[in-house]
Amino acid sequence: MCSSPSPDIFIPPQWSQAANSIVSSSTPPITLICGAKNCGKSTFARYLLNILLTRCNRAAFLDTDVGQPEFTPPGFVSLTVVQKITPDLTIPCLKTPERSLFFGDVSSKRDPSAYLNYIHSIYDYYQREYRTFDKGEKCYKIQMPLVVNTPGWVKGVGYDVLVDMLKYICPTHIVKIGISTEDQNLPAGKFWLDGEHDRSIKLLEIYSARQDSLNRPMLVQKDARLMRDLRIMAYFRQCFPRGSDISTIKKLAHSLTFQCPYQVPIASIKIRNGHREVPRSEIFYSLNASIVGLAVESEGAENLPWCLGLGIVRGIDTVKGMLYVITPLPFGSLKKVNLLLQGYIQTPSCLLQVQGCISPYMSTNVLTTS
Ligand SMILES: Nc1ncnc2c1ncn2[C@@H]1O[C@H](COP(=O)(O)OP(=O)(O)OP(=O)(O)O)[C@@H](O)[C@H]1O
Repeated sequence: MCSSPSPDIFIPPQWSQAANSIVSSSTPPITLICGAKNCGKSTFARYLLNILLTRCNRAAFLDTDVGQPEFTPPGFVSLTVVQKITPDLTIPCLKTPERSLFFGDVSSKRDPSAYLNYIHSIYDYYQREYRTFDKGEKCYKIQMPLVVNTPGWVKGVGYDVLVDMLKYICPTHIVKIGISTEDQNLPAGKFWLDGEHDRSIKLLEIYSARQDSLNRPMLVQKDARLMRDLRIMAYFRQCFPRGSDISTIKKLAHSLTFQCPYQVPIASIKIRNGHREVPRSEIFYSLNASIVGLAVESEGAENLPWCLGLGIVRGIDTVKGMLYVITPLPFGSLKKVNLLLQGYIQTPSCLLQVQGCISPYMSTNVLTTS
């Protein structure tokens, strides 16, 4: 198996030493990666996953970065079990998570406590499924290593959110990535431990691998909005078989417009907006042309609904009582969906403009009300 990084990715000795010290830990490590925006958290996480996979068959990845998740479109908090090495460390690739929750926003800013609730819930799932070790039973679960990627919002409330995450997860290793602009970095040392000292936690402080002309670690700007749009488009590209001739955004927009949508009886599902109250009379107007989470509500008020994927609401016929939804989810999965979750994930504007159609999702005839 090969774990050598892609040619464009530079792995400094500090990075490989940190990764090697994590994989040689005596218990399967739980590693949390943190640092300022764009410092290289995701790149290090991909590299670490690859190194872990050279030692064990599977590793779990908890993604808390709702703005730019690794394996899902934006808006999700998810747990993915990874079995294959990622050959190209420069780009994220879509994978089907084992469990995901649709937070529905690209930052925790609007609702930090709900966001933390989602993270606690999905981390509890990991603990239940992959950390339980009962020698008394004939068949016990193997403890799976975990990599936790975090958002780059590390100031103000973003800092408090990160501290909460660290206290709840109690990782065995924390990788803190620094950049040369000191005031954007996290505080030195084990900043989340209020005074007490825990020797069992290993803190690895490394620097961003990107450097300026003076060899100082630097921050690389990404166009976050464009990256998000590309992720959403890559997700909906999965509506079409591999090998289909959909090589441009124009072709994708056109194909989605002409894609036969699923019909979902309105009576069979609940519609919920995770972040705000929508007046009953406005629900269908707010839903039309929007991206929704396709979720399964579980019993018990404390259980958050697992989300199976995303859909675009293509049209609504209130006379027939039907919603028309485009999604790459297979019919078998869609049949389980009993909840549509609205959020703030926007349909990329380039998908709303299709040659030969006037705003396909917005035209007057897509919301039949009489
Ligand atoms: N070791 C490296 N070698 C080459 N390029 C790198 C390296 N580390 C990061 N980069 C580049 O820098 C940019 C930011 O990296 P990355 O996405 O990993 O940062 P991040 O901290 O996860 O960002 P965010 O805070 O937005 O989640 C990317 O374009 C990435 O390819």
